[in-house]
Amino acid sequence: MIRLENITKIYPGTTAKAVFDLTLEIPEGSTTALIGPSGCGKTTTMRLINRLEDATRGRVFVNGEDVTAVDPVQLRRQIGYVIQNVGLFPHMNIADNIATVPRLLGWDRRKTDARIDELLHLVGLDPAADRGRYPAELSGGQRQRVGVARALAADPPVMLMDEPFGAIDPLVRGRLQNEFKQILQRVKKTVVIVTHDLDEAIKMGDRIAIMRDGKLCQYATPEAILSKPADDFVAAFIGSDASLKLLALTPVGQAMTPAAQSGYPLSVNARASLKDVLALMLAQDAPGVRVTDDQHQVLGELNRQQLFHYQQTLLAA
Ligand SMILES: Nc1ncnc2c1ncn2[C@@H]1O[C@H](COP(=O)(O)OP(=O)(O)OP(=O)(O)O)[C@@H](O)[C@H]1O
Repeated sequence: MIRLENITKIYPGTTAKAVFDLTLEIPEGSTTALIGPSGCGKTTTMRLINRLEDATRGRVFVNGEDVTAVDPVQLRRQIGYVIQNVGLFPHMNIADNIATVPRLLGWDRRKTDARIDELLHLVGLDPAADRGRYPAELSGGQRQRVGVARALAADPPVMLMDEPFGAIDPLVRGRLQNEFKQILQRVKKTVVIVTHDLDEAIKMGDRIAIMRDGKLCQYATPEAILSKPADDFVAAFIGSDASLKLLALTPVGQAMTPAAQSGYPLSVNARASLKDVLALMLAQDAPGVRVTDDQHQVLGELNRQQLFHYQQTLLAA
């Protein structure tokens, strides 16, 4: 668990408050996305957690310990850190890059090698082929995977990710987001991810913290932010397509009427989002869909009217 208590940060030589009286609690095992306009204090907030910055006022706790009471180097070994463009060591191959922290921790060679293979596998790289390659020989997306593997190497309970997908083209970014969301669910880390991209925050975050001028405007689930923005700023920030974003968050299995059979020929998987199902219904001019499981068994059905009605209930929730 990460807890920031009434944090204010004023950088030396300045008078402006980069972060002002921020209180935020990130439950263990959950992911929080920090989002807001440029300069609102996202990166500062993240760097206060691993003590790359110290707070001017207030306290930060990581797993119950005040971070100022822990040796910073010791603290950072418990916190994986992923930044844009990764910062891999160019003169080291992939295996050596991933092994940095395990070696600092004095792991023996066999344990380190096994961990490298396990992690390359986890992030979708091929241990046999990729171990010996150098960062310059990889694509941006592959480098980012290595960056995440390196951050996970010593199995830290906390992961900080600062715009981890910012430098990657949109298509690959979408795929990496999905993969990392699954990985993070599997490894059960407490994660803070800084992003400029609301869609990324919605996709990755169990909760979203929206900041403005160093202050926290709203801290809630993506559903709550989209359906009940706390003020005009948040409403403007999420924009006019909030209802479409809500549909994108909701699986059709949640909205369908359960049934053992369906007269609709068009079939969709229960995990498909309502946004995709709506697009499909419109494209195929279908009045409704049958909803099936992975074995193509019918679980229920949903027609257009029910979908729009469900959208209203999401907005009113
Ligand atoms: N080292 C520093 N010295 C002085 N001021 C700083 C320093 N780092 C950041 N700031 C200021 O603190 C404020 C918050 O910066 P921060 O980088 O946390 O914002 P951000 O929300 O992450 O921005 P961006 O989205 O552009 O990366 C800004 O006004 C910035 O200019």
